Amino acid sequence: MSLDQNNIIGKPEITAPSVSGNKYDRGWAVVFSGPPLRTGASRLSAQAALSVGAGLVTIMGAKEALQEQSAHVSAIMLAERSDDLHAIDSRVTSLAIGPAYGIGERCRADVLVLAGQGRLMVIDADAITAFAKSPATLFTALHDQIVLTPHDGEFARLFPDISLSDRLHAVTAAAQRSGAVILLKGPQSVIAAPDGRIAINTHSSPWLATAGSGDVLTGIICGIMAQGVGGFRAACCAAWLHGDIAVRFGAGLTADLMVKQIPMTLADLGPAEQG
Ligand SMILES: NC(=O)C1=CN([C@@H]2O[C@H](COP(=O)(O)OP(=O)(O)OC[C@H]3O[C@@H](n4cnc5c(N)ncnc54)[C@H](OP(=O)(O)O)[C@@H]3O)[C@@H](O)[C@H]2O)[C@@H](O)CC1
Ligand SMILES: Nc1ncnc2c1ncn2[C@@H]1O[C@H](COP(=O)(O)OP(=O)(O)O)[C@@H](O)[C@H]1O
Repeated sequence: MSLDQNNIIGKPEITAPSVSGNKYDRGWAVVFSGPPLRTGASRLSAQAALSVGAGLVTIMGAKEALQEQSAHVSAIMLAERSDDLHAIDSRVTSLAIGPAYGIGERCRADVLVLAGQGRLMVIDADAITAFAKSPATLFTALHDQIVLTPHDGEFARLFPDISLSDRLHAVTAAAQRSGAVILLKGPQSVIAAPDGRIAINTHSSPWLATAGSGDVLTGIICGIMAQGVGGFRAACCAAWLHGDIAVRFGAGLTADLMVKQIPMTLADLGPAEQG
């Protein structure tokens, strides 16, 4: 990934899998499922994480939700969640929680336990909204390898006093306050890290504004992170790739189709560096 003098994100480079590597060397992403009848959003994230190159992807959730998930996925693994999320396999390299997860106490408790594990992680959608009344509680658990991906409404729930009239300033302030990377979604998404780095993605298209699009973005970030890329860089690369899908596809794009386009977008990035 490169940034020009205006901090605009350029085409990312990809790293090819190591010749002698196995799937674990490509990283393992875990995506948390929503409850029955709300499983589609996490499935989009998981499918995107796998397509963008994570070696393994597991959807973790309650048994009833997994029964629904199992009717739709094959390459993605399913694992019933235990009450103790500390027990997640130590080989898991990235986590994603939030898409259609539900916004109750369970969500808050799960996010806090997962964030405390120090892994690369994406917090999106309901996992942001769940902290609307207690953002400080969330911020105490965050670190700089966690990426939060709010749209404007979600941003206002966590940072009600930060005006979005200057989006660069708003995202910088939010990253510093929260201690996490903030990717503020929009026609030109803005990404800031707590250490002051900032980037803007202009490689985009309004065809991205379709239900589930943000869930796909979450999965792309998580899948890039799974391969060992840090939070800020993973967020920047993912924003560009997500935009590239829509720039290429144009009219008729849906979130399901975005996942199917990921291999084409990756193939056109040019020769991969050997991992
Ligand atoms: N396939 C599936 O299963 C899918 C499941 N999904 C899941 O649904 C859940 C709800 O997600 P959500 O984003 O639809 O609603 P939510 O954040 O609760 O509130 C929306 C309100 O916020 C405001 N608002 C302000 N700016 C905004 C903006 N830029 N974009 C959007 N809203 C903006 C605006 O309010 P207003 O400002 O108009 O008062 C608006 O009415 C979440 O878990 C998600 O993962 C979806 O991903 C779709 C596919
Ligand atoms: N007008 C637009 N032009 C370009 N991208 C957009 C536009 N509107 C929304 N997007 C992108 O579409 C995605 C929408 O995500 P989100 O609001 O989380 O939707 P959902 O909850 O349905 O997944 C984000 O990546 C955002 O940057």
